[in-house]
Amino acid sequence: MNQRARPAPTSDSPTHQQGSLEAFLQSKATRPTNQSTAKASAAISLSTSNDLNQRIRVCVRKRPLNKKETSNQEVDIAPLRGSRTIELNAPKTRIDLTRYTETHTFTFDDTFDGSSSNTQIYARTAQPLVDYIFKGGKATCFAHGQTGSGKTYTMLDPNHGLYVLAAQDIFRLLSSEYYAHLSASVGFYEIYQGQLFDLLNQKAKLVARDDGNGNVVIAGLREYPIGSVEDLMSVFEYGNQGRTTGKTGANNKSSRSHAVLQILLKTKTSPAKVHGKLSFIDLAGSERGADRGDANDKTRQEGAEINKSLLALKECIRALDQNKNHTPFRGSKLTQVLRDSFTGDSRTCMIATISPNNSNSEHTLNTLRYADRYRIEAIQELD
Ligand SMILES: Nc1ncnc2c1ncn2[C@@H]1O[C@H](COP(=O)(O)OP(=O)(O)OP(=O)(O)O)[C@@H](O)[C@H]1O
Repeated sequence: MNQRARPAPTSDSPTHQQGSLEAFLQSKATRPTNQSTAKASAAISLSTSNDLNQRIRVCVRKRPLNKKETSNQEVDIAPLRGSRTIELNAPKTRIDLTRYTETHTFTFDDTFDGSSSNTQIYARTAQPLVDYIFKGGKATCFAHGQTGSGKTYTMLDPNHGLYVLAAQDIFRLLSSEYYAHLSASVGFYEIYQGQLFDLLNQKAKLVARDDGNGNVVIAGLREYPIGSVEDLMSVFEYGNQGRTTGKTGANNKSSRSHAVLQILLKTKTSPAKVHGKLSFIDLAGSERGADRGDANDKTRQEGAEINKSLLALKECIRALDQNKNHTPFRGSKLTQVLRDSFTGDSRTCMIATISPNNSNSEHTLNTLRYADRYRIEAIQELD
C-alpha cells in the first residue's frame, strides 16, 4: 500500500500545516545547532583549472548497490573505465529466450562511482560554479536520473548535500574583505503538478515570468537573508519540511516535486543589485509504472506529471542538440524555469545519477543517453 510521508498540495489549493519561517527559526534559536556539519571546507581555488570552466559540464554519479538489490543478488552492470568513461552492460533476451549482453560506452566530463563522496563530487561540479557567481555570473547545478538513484542525496542532503558544501565556500569568501560589499540570501520553491510553490512562505503560489531580457523571474518568491552556513541549513530545513515527498516502490522518500534552491549574492547597496545566482535543482525522478509500487490515483497522477515535465526537458535538450531555431522551453513549468540555465552566458552542471543494478538497466541507459546528448550540445558550443 502506498503511503505518503505528508499530504501533498493539490494544484489549486496547496495544503500546508506549516507555521511561518520566522517562528521556525525562533524555535531553533533555542536549540544547539549542528556545528559538526558546518566545518570550513577546503580552500576554494579562485583560479579553477580550465577543464572545470566550461559553460556546460555533464557528470555521472553511480550510487552503490543498496541492501535490497544486494539481497536480490543483483550485480553492478555499470563499471567505470577511468575517470570519464562508463560502460553499461545491459542484459537482453532474444526472441528465442537466449540471453546476451549489450554493451554501451559513454564518455562524460567526469564519472563517479559508489566510493566517491559528496565532497569529491562537489570539487568537480558545484565548486567551479561558486567561483563563477562571485565573478558576477548565473549558474545552475541540477541532478537528473531515475527515482531512487541519488539526486536528493547528492544535491539536497540536509547535512552533506552539494548546497551545504557550496555554502561553506560562499560564506568563507563573503567573510573576506574583497567581498565585503556582498551579502547572501536564499529562495526555495518547488514545482509540483505544473505549478510553483514557495517553500519559505507557506507554499504561496508563485508565477514564472520573463523579464523581457530573456531572464526568468519568479514573481513573489520570498528571498531570505542568510549570514552563515547554519542560517542556510535552518532555512533549508524549514523549506524541506514542506516539500512534497511520498513513498514509491523504488524509494521510501521519493521527491514528488522538482525543488529549486537558489542562493543569491547581492550588493549591500540600496536598492540591492543581484551580483550572482547559484541554483541547485533536485528534479523529481523519472519513473515507470512498476517503480510506483502499489500506487493510488494521486501517486499515478504525480508520476504522469513528473514524466511529462521531464519529457519536455528532454525535448529541449534534443532541440539544443539538433541546433533547432526553436527550443520548446514553454513545454512545461520546469523548462520555463530552467530556460536561462540553457541559454546565454550562464554556467550549468548536470549530474546524471544512475542506479548500478541490472533490473534498472533500461532507466540507466535512458539517463546516460540524455546526459550524452546534453554533453554533445556542450561540445558543439566549443567548436
Ligand atoms: N551515493 C550514495 N551513497 C549511499 N547512499 C545513497 C547514495 N545515493 C543515494 N543513496 C541512498 O539511496 C536512497 C535514494 O536516494 P535519493 O532519495 O537521493 O534518490 P532520488 O534520486 O532523489 O529519488 P526520487 O527521485 O525518488 O526522489 C536514499 O536512501 C539515499 O540515502
